[in-house]
Amino acid sequence: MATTVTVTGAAGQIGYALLFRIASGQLLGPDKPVHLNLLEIPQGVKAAEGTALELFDSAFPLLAGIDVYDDAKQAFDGANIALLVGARPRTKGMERADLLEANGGIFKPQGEAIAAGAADDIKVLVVGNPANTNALIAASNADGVPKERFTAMTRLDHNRAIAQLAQKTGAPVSEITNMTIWGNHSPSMYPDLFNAKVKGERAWDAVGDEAWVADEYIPRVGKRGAEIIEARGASSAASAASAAIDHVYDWVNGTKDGEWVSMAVPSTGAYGVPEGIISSFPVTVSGGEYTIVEGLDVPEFSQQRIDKTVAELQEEREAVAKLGLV
Ligand SMILES: NC(=O)C1=CN([C@@H]2O[C@H](COP(=O)(O)OP(=O)(O)OC[C@H]3O[C@@H](n4cnc5c(N)ncnc54)[C@H](O)[C@@H]3O)[C@@H](O)[C@H]2O)C=CC1
Ligand SMILES: O=C([O-])CC(=O)C(=O)O
Repeated sequence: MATTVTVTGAAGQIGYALLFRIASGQLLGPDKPVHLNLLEIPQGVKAAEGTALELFDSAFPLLAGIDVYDDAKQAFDGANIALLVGARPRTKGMERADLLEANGGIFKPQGEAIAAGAADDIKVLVVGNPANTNALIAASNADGVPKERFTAMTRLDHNRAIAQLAQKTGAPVSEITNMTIWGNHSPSMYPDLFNAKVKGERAWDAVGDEAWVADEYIPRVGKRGAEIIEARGASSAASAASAAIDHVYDWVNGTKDGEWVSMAVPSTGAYGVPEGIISSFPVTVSGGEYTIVEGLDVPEFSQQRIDKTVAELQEEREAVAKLGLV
């Protein structure tokens, strides 16, 4: 039977890069048929229908069917995987609280729709920004769905952190392992070189340059989204889609022995991160379930930065709590 994958914001730029990769089998694996449910707002439906025609024209052997909706209840009905990409972007003059409120109007009803009709094994990835807090809003409004099924995407940050480190050390990307992004998908995120490895050696030692790590590497990874917007005139799309594929593929198929990946997941209280907020951690996956990797080395350099990004997440949680969204 086909796996039902619901994608919101299907007519957006990430949607366009993502859908063809899902339909070709890269989200779940080469032998798993998928049925796509595309959700858009009414103004986006026509363009989503156009994309559906192109998906049809691609004659993907694994694409079992496509439906386009402007109603969340219908789009999430029977969903096994939900990719929540559509979000309200920040526009001129909009304060952070306005942005959180506008997104509350999207992620609250979507959480309710997931609770109402998604399959029992539903797995949710929130990509739309502010991703961690949008995931918290959806999870908080999905009565009866286990909170740990709601995750947010920091895999793009994880991949960016690997690529920058590979460039600095001259090691191939495949020799960079055990990267972790801690905290929020925002410039406050912390890419951790104490636990990452370059050809099996601690990355911090392989680099051997604290000033570069503190003053160049961490800000570069944190602000890479803005750098892409500056260069492209639009935010990252294909790399974001690629990271969403990586996130879900690993969640479904598992991580390699000895390796972990970064996912923003509800905190269990690990590493002193307050329980319940959706924060990025190192996770391993087996049998379709992830586990936060515990007991890693967190020196003062890391702790200060983790505390800062986690404090930002707590502030966002307080802001949406005031709005009655969580
Ligand atoms: N977590 C991450 O690493 C990244 C997150 N993002 C975020 O992903 C989101 C999408 O980015 P793009 O595709 O470039 O934006 P986009 O503006 O091209 O597309 C967004 C689409 O979502 C649709 N949409 C809005 N509200 C909706 C709703 N309630 N239901 C269904 N669809 C809805 C819009 O009509 C639009 O077609 C943005 O919030 C962006 O900031 C982007 C890059 C990386
Ligand atoms: O910065 C943005 O607006 C898009 C984004 O989340 C990223 O590229 O990491």
